Amino acid sequence: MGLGTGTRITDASAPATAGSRPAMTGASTIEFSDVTKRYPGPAGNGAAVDSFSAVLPAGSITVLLGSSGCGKTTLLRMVNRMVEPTAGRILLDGEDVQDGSPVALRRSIGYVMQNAGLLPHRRVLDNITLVPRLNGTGRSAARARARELMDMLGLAEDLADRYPGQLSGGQAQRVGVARALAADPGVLLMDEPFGAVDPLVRRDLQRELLRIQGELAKTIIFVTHDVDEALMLGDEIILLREGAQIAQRGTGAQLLADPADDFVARFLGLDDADRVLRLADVAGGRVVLDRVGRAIGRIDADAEMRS
Ligand SMILES: Nc1ncnc2c1ncn2[C@@H]1O[C@H](COP(=O)(O)OP(=O)(O)OP(=O)(O)O)[C@@H](O)[C@H]1O
Repeated sequence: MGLGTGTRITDASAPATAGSRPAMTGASTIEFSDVTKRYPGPAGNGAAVDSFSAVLPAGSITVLLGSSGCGKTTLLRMVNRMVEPTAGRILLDGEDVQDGSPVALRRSIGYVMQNAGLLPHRRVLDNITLVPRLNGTGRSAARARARELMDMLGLAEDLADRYPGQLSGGQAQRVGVARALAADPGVLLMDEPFGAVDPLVRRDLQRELLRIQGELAKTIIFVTHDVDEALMLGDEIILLREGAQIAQRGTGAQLLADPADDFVARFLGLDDADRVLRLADVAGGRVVLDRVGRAIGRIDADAEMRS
């Protein structure tokens, strides 16, 4: 569909990243082909996911945005086979995720969930090294990499020996991200990972994620129902209705500038006098303004031209 990566609406206070995308480190293209999931239940229940198809480019962040119950988590969990589809196929670099064992698949894909999902009886460092160790990485190499990741995520060294219960919510989420990255997966699945932390910490975590992605260039699927988060993080946003029907797919700038219908406009808050987002041209690019004219994000001009 001719969309460039890197077209996200970036934090207005952050340095521009246009044209500075790094080489990919084994990131995979993800293809959903006519994927349907019907959970068992009373006949007549609609499908949680109904014939969803999309190709997600390697090395980019795709945000699945939509209201509660529209099928975001189900879509995400079918990638690592925590949920099995009723029909359709999901391909990673052309290979069907159904070929091979689900355990091996899960160890090759990073997964971050809302409450970090850390093992409570294992120290931080052991949580991070768990999957690499299961994959056969030696103890000292796994620990060295874990310390690198802690550093990358702004986690102080002395947190390594703490238990998850001794961490703040923001620290726990950082550990969750470090753990998901530890086995150097090509794909990172993030299910409302920053939903449970306060807005300031959430902003920090979003910035950290973009910075890390600038270095690692994973293929990330990021689930959220928060429009601002989607605009900030998504190279591309897929806005979903019930049954994971695609209401619109595009860069944040495209959705804001040209919403496909009333549902999209309402979801983005474009019809809401209390929460109007709009675009403005400024020297060096375009910014997204909130209702009081405060710049909440900047549109990557180079990437916009590529799109
Ligand atoms: N294990 C299950 N058994 C039966 N129905 C389920 C199951 N898991 C999810 N569903 C249903 O499937 C639909 C999609 O759920 P899903 O969790 O994928 O949505 P979501 O968009 O991630 O929602 P949220 O933002 O609230 O997490 C919902 O109607 C939900 O009730």
